[in-house]
Amino acid sequence: MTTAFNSQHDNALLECNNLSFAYQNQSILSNISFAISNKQFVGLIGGNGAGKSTLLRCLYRYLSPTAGDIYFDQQLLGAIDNRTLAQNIAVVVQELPNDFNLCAFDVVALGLVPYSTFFSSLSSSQHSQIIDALHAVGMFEKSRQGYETLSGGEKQRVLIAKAIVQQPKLLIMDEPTSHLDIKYQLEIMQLTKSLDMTVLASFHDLNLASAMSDRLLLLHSGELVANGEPAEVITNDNIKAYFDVEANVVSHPTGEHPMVIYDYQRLAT
Ligand SMILES: Nc1ncnc2c1ncn2[C@@H]1O[C@H](COP(=O)(O)OP(=O)(O)OP(=O)(O)O)[C@@H](O)[C@H]1O
Repeated sequence: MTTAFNSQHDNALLECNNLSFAYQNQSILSNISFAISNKQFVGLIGGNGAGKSTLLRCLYRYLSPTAGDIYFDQQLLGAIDNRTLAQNIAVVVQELPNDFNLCAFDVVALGLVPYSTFFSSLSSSQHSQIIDALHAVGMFEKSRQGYETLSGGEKQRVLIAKAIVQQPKLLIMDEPTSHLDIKYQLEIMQLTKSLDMTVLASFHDLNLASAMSDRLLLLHSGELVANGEPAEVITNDNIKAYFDVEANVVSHPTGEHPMVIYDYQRLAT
């Protein structure tokens, strides 16, 4: 394995080449290859157990792939030092380890200061940045509340505020809207899109994924079975084959992306 860039995609910020992952002998991801260009918003979709979280965990280096290479910003992911990685990749996941009993404000502050200097004082401009980000996600009122005591949706909004101040090159989100009511789903997604970052986010809501994403990756049983624009991936055949339901894909009334209308009476036959 070499740390030299061996890309097949010149302007890729993130690239996976033949990535596989297994727990003991149980294969979870097989031979996954794709590239994400700078500033793209990419949605990751697939049924329960398809491997979405596992793939994302490999990409933010929580798990090590069993085979294959991941390149971030033209460097082998495994060769990037922890501090550089933490500055460049932000992660919004359901559960964040909270060993320090942090309040919402502190968690957002972690986006600005390395952990080692966390307890030194923030400059007044850093303080303002944090307050602005908490306002942007509607969490200013709860900024002194313990992170662990926040609701699932509130935690997700705080982690997005952290990403806003951190300004990473890549934002990885695992089901970022799963705990959000519809207003916050739309607000947080619009906010995320306005950040001018490269985003890779997993979704269960195919209509939200379709509306937000420039491109979609569709996983099924640990394999990447489709990779393209929403109209190429959200098709009647793919919904039936990979989600096991009957649906009719139409064009959203705005005409800009496909929309799935489910047949609530029938599973796929
Ligand atoms: N620690 C583990 N040991 C063994 N198998 C695991 C472990 N963690 C996850 N798996 C298995 O890996 C597969 C992929 O899980 P993963 O969480 O990546 O799927 P997912 O697409 O994110 O699913 P969901 O939509 O249900 O959240 C599942 O079959 C799961 O049971």
